[in-house]
Amino acid sequence: MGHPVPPREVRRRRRAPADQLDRHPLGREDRHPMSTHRLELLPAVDVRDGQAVRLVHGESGTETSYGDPLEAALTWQRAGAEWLHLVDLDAAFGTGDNRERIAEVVRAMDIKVELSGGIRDDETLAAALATGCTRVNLGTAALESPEWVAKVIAEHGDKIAVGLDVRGTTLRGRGWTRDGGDLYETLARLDSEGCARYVVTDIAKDGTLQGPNLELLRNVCAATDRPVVASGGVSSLDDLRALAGLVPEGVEGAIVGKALYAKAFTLEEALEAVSR
Ligand SMILES: O=C(O)c1ccccc1N[C@@H]1O[C@H](COP(=O)(O)O)[C@@H](O)[C@H]1O
Repeated sequence: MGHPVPPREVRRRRRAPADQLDRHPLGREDRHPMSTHRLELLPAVDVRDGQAVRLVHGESGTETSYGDPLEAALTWQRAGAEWLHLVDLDAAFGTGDNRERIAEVVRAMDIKVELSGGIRDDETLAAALATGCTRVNLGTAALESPEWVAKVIAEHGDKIAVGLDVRGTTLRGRGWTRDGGDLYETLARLDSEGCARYVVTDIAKDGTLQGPNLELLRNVCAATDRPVVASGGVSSLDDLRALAGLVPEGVEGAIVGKALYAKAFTLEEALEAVSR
């Protein structure tokens, strides 16, 4: 099946950076300052009902439980993780929250934490930042409250990332249950507002161990000069090597969930695979 064609304006902008990179006054590597770096890995801990869980396609009711989220996070930290991707799934779905557990996990971490789920207004943002996390990841708010998101990007800079959770090229919010507009139009708006980075999830791949959507990631990287964290589908060390191959295009990191919990490989093996 063919992929939806992005609007003409987006196609023009997506081609231009790739064509012009070698002529860019700063050169290819300064445009993507991380491009000489190795791929960052962010093991995921998603919390629902106080438990670490993995979902399939992000669908409520598909949970497999992996026990205590603090234990999971400490396991990834002990294995050498530099980042933790921590999600309050109840807050994302609107079925409550796991604030205390989440704050406990962040407090216990010596590593950087990217925190997401239910951060949609001043109160939830303040609570998230008060945990001491390194940055937050906004999903629904970027679709439903664009003015508020522009304001917090201006106030907090690179402590704010935006999660672009997509089916095809349509963004999804509210626990990935509602359409929220076009990926490339939203990306252009957020770029113009100074958004520091994007976490791009292909919902069709998430939790499926089917491999990441490399084409989507390439297209997003061509449409923005901001770093992209890839999410969804990682199943093997080869998938991680393929994502590492996209670092020069702007992929900065990869979130790894199900593959680690299903023991497809260890985090130590994953870190080793992307270190060369
Ligand atoms: O991570 C998931 O599996 C997931 C599944 C369903 C909904 C959200 C999910 N994850 C994270 O939640 C934020 C969005 O939360 P919100 O819309 O800002 O409340 C998204 O960035 C994902 O990281």
